Amino acid sequence: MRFAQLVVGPAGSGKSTYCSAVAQYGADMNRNIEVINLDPAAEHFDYTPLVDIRELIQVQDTMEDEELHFGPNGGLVFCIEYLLENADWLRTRLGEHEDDYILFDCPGQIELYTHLTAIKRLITLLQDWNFNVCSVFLMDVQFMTDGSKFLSGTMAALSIMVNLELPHVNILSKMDLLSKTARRRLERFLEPDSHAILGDIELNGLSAFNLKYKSLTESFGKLIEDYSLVRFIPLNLKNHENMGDLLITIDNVIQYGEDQDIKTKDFEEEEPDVFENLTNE
Ligand SMILES: Nc1nc2c(ncn2[C@@H]2O[C@H](COP(=O)(O)OP(=O)(O)OP(=O)(O)O)[C@@H](O)[C@H]2O)c(=O)[nH]1
Ligand SMILES: [Mg+2]
Repeated sequence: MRFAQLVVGPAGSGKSTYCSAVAQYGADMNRNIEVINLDPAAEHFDYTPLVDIRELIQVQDTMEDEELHFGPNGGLVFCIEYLLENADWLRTRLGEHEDDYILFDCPGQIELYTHLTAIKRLITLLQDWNFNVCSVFLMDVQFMTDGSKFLSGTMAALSIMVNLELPHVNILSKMDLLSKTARRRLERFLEPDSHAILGDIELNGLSAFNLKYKSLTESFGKLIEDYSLVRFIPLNLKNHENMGDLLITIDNVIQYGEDQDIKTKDFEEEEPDVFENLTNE
């Protein structure tokens, strides 16, 4: 079995920084976590990628090509399609090692995850190649600090969960940037509670739009609360304990380490009680 996190989220939500921090955290813990860059328009990231889509195709190529003549967004979708057509390239570059643990640093165009099929086809490929895949959705916490923003971020997360059909973890990134007051305010939303969210929306004054859609907003809030559909885990990359807890959560979701646990129990853990009982007989 191999393991993968598909790291997705809006532009600038901190995907590449997250990948780099998790790989570094892994290295500190003697765990080999590799990162693959799937963003054909990437200009900067801090990790050394195991595979880089830009070696296959770059967005610039599709924009400058006389026939294609794409803009940046169409170009990006084309690049991902091109990657899928050249799946053998990716497969060869990935190699095949038991227990691989790989983060896929994805592009920030949200439509790739909400309704286009390319990423879904990529997921199927990875599953065929023996990967246990989960999606990790990052949302910049600065866009989640009041009720209506939190609700819209939640709906974005929900739409991705439903579309990708993968085990899924939502993260609030950049927690280090929040003031104490903002953090306290956010805490009320973290346990899905439509009253806190709706109360906050009303507290901020109902605009004509909010007034018109108040009952729709209430229904969304209740839906999320009733079914506990979407939960966010706050993440401060600079906090080692926070990183460790998150990685344990994700490892559980993709069942990483389950075999290792069994092995440790079989071969390493001593069970003196049982043996003592035996010798006493
Ligand atoms: N303070 C703080 N800044 C962060 C954090 N994560 C990312 N940033 C900053 O946010 C900006 C965007 O981060 P990236 O990691 O490039 O975001 P991305 O989601 O990969 O962006 P795209 O690939 O363009 O979609 C950079 O300036 C980062 O330094 C964080 O945890 N804390
Ligand atoms: Mg990036």
